[in-house]
Amino acid sequence: MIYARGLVKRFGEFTAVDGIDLEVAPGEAFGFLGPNGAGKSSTMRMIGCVSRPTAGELRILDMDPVREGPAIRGRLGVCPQTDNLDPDLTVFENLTTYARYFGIPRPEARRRAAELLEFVQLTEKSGSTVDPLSGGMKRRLSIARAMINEPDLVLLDEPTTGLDPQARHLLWERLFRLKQRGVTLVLTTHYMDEAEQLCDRLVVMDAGKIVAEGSPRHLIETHSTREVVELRFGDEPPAAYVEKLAGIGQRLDPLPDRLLLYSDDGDGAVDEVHRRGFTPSSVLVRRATLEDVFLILTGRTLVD
Ligand SMILES: Nc1ncnc2c1ncn2[C@@H]1O[C@H](COP(=O)(O)OP(=O)(O)OP(=O)(O)O)[C@@H](O)[C@H]1O
Repeated sequence: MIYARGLVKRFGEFTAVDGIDLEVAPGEAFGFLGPNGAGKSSTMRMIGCVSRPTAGELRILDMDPVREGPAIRGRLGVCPQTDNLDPDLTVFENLTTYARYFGIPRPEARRRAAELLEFVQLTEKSGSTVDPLSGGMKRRLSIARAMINEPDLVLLDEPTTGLDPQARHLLWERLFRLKQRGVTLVLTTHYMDEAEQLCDRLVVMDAGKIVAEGSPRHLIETHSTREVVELRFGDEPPAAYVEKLAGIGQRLDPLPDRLLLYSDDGDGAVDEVHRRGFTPSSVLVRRATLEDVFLILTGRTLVD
């Protein structure tokens, strides 16, 4: 579905995407995980044929985005980072009007619109205008709209940014269903739980480069320990404990508010902390996540 080699996007002197390689297979849910400014959207815009690569090779659906952009776009579904729904139209009309861009005959457009509204659980809002909808509803409508041309490949740029947890979970559930139907999904996110829940495979991006690639489980197994111990020491700076706790676990990463101790045996590591005579004000043993992978690879957190 997507093939890229040495893909570069520059804005003047600034390199936003710095020579990335990737391949996405049919039916995959593929993610770009990285903090703000990593180059995820710039990559998505090249894949969506709305931004021309500065250098490198890019093929989408086995076509050349520069020469065959319109043909590719006809087979893509795009859900942009900020909703650009038409506020003058109803929910239903937003779908049927969009269908016209693809030359879908009116009766077929109406049939698809009704089916998609059912799918995103917005049938009851069919006659409403867009403004009164919640953020989560607008996102679901954007996703329905992206599906109107029955695309082979769906691009979702930060599908749940700004939504409350409940709205996010509902959206994930719908995206998961799309994936089960065999739709190829490509999404960007800076939420590690989104990447873990939805993506079969992902690339971790930082400063325009891919710093790791694989399934969420593979990335965690390769770059992190199984468990992580989070220690807090009241008002004392976590960095003050790095030396004192040296040798417990495989590494210690001080964040502003806590110390992360990486160990396959979290409880054993906590016992050792106590044996050395330290009593943290709070202790949490949890499984490692993609956030840890990002921290280990870049020394920074995904979300500030
Ligand atoms: N049109 C542009 N002109 C100049 N610089 C740009 C342009 N678009 C993006 N950039 C810069 O390129 C870098 C990567 O931006 P991009 O939007 O691709 O990152 P991102 O990973 O998607 O982050 P975000 O989550 O904030 O969208 C940023 O430093 C951004 O300021």
